[in-house]
Amino acid sequence: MRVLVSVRDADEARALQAAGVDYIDLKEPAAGALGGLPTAEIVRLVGLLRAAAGPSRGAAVPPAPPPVPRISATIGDWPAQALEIVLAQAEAVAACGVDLVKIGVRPDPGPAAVALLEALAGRARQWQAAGGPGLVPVLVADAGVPWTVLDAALAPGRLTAWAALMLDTEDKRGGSLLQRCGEAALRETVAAVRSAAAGQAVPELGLAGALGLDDLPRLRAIGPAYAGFRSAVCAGERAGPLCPQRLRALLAALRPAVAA
Ligand SMILES: O=C[C@H](O)COP(=O)(O)O
Repeated sequence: MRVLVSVRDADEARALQAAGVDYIDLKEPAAGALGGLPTAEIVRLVGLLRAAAGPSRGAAVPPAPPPVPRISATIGDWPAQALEIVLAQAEAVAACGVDLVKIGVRPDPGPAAVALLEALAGRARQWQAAGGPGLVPVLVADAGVPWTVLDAALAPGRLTAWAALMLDTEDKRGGSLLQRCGEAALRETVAAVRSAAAGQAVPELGLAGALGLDDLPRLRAIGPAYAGFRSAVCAGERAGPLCPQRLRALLAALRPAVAA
């Protein structure tokens, strides 16, 4: 199980890169679950991370560069009906040089959520053809696994459009994803993604939503490709600064699973 951690600035991003986090997720946690950073800041952070991962110049014995993480960024929290805004924001973030663009899909109203997925699948295919970033629908699961939206995302015509899929929560104070969805439903979600992908490339499934260290044993049993965190690596509110000790504790607890 790989790990994604959300960060808002250069210090936090460098700390994740030095620690070898698999996915560095650029967002503004104070602006909501998928709060977006200004695009100029995303460009700056991507440049810093890529430069740090490249070969060092001028050193007789260059130190090993930090590993190259995958960089994702969010586009802000939007309702499913705001299709044109979502697509415009998605294009703006896609042009920032990130590997993955994460886009929230709220389950209500259902027809708007499905229409959004259809439009996103079209956009994702254009990006694939142009060698652009991967698109990651983030299905909002505050009220449990959104089965109708998940089925729509896994429909044969859409499945291969996605670089990955995520489940996440918007309201971080109402319990973790595990509490809201239940372990059995999350196992079913993992199985649904695998079975929909039979014979095709499987989009990676990531789980997030106020997950904590205590959730790791159950997460490992559920078996997503990766798990995402912000609240667990902050000493206080997730909108506050990242806490290096908490980051270290999370990674130490995850490493046996990463190595497995
Ligand atoms: O994308 C992952 C999220 O930023 C996780 O945040 P959270 O742990 O506060 O739910």
